[in-house]
Amino acid sequence: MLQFAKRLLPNQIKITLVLTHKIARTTLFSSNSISLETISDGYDDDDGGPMERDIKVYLARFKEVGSRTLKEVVHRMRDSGRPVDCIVYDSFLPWVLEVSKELGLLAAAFFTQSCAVDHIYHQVYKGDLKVPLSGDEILIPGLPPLKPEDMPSFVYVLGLYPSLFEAALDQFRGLEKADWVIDYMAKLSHVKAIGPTIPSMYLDKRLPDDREYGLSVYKPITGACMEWLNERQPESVIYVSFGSLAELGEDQMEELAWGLRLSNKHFLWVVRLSEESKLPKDFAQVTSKKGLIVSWCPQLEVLAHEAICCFITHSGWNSTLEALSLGVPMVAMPQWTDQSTNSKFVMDMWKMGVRAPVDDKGLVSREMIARCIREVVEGESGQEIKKNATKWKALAREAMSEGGSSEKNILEFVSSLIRSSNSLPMFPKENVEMNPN
Ligand SMILES: O=c1ccn([C@@H]2O[C@H](COP(=O)(O)OP(=O)(O)O[C@H]3O[C@H](CO)[C@@H](O)[C@H](O)[C@H]3O)[C@@H](O)[C@H]2O)c(=O)[nH]1
Repeated sequence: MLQFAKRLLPNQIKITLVLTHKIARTTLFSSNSISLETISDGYDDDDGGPMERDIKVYLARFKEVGSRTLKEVVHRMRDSGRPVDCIVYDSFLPWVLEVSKELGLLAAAFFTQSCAVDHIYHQVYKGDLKVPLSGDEILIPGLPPLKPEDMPSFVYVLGLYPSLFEAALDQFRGLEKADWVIDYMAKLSHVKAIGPTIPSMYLDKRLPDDREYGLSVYKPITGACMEWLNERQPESVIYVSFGSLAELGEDQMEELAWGLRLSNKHFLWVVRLSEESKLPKDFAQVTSKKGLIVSWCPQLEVLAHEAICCFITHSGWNSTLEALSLGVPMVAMPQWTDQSTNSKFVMDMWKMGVRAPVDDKGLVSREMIARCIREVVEGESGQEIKKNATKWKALAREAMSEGGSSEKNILEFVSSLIRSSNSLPMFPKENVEMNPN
């Protein structure tokens, strides 16, 4: 979202990022050009994250308190001479659309997951895809044939997270009232594909100084990681991260640890502080010559480093887009939600990695991890995967560059936003010229 916002700034569009009080307090956000406002989710002083609470109760309270405090923010901004024209909202919070329309504002839904995943949820929402799934092969128009385990986990393991599944489907509720939908799904009439949303420095380099997102959930251990990587040979290090949410079981953690050791390659492994106790005893010491384990790293900088040859990932959408944009081959170890579908695309559509298969206990064994690493970085398969990764890197750059599909969509969004906001009854304003660059 922030990357999209940065692309609007050169067109004289002013941006305010709205976070909950709690997220604003716990993440590191910094920007000279984007202002910050905060709203309440109803749990401002609560230390437990939403996942630790009943999700359904959390989402209902967020909607109730969030709607009220968001309206207050919009009114406050108007009273202080910063009237709002349009709210670009995370599609997982469909109540923001209702708030926007009540306030007479334009609204754009921002979808944070992949086109394929959104398309699958949309099929379920419309009733065209029935759950529970039946058969071994699922055929959905516009997508390759999918096995049940290629589907988002909420669709093929029913009943595990019913409230999150409902939230995924709710993204489409009332969507016809939105003025735009920002996503990769060009098939729905007003959808605009604007990705890959990673800092310009790694793509078209046209936004000056845009090297990082400007927001981080944890503090990265930058110096130690980069110094360690600088001492490694080109294309010799496996980077391992499971993003900001996934929690591996202790047995999976153990298999992963010894799988890395078995591969005999250097590795940089992000183990969040909350996961650290699951590492096998003494593992860090035993492998200190081969590996570096950190609690968080500057992932983009790491993926762009010449020492990295492979990324073992949970296939979160941001990590997947980052690896694709930087041409890094992947070993996918999806955990839940959209990650299984992202892994399918990594392996079978883009052919820039493999999905590590699980055994009958649901674990990826240490031998399998070592085998997948070999397949991705060595021999003919490794060369083929690297060639494809390089191709996708070039295509990502092309989309964001001048004349590319995403840049065209962003400019179209800007000009239609300016046209529509000039005709809004609530907040009359002067005409603004669009920056032709
Ligand atoms: O040490 C680290 C590890 C990660 N990251 C960053 O953290 C983000 C992780 O995002 P993502 O790969 O999407 O994973 P999650 O944080 O797990 O994201 C959640 O949200 C995504 C978007 O909806 C979904 O695709 C995922 O399945 C869901 O788990 C990326 O930008 C990484 O660059 C760092 O900066 N440093």
